[in-house]
Amino acid sequence: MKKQIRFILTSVSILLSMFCGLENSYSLEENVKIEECSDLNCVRSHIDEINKGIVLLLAKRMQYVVQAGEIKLKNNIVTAYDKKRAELVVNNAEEFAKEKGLPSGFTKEIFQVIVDKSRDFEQIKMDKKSNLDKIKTKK
Ligand SMILES: O=C(O)C(=O)C[C@]1(C(=O)O)C=C[C@@H](O)C=C1
Repeated sequence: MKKQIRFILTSVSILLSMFCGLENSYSLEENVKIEECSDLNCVRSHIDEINKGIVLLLAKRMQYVVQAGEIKLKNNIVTAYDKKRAELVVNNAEEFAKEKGLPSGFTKEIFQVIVDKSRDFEQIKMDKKSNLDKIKTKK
């Protein structure tokens, strides 16, 4: 009987470790190919270039966010925040990042900030635009 229990416990722990290991089954190296560097300067210059790319993409993204706000105003929506969409954006990014081998939670946290700050900027732009439009219609 004791042997049976030990067997069951061992099997369960093996299955659990296999299951938990699934999350790390995508390795970064397999997914995203990079150039090998032999010194720190080389690595840092690649990181600097990537940082510029990230900023450029964020600037592009923000322009679309502002457009979203303009479209909302045209449809008489005055609030930038869309809970359902904001959650979907964050969860999609996290899922994709996991497939690419990034550590769990890393992307979720970053995208939560991106989506929150984007919403705030969008709201400011929307408020300004609707106030301007009000002034224009009064004239
Ligand atoms: O999709 C929208 O409606 C947007 O305004 C864009 C965005 C985003 O940053 O992705 C920003 C604010 C909303 O809460 C949801 C999503």
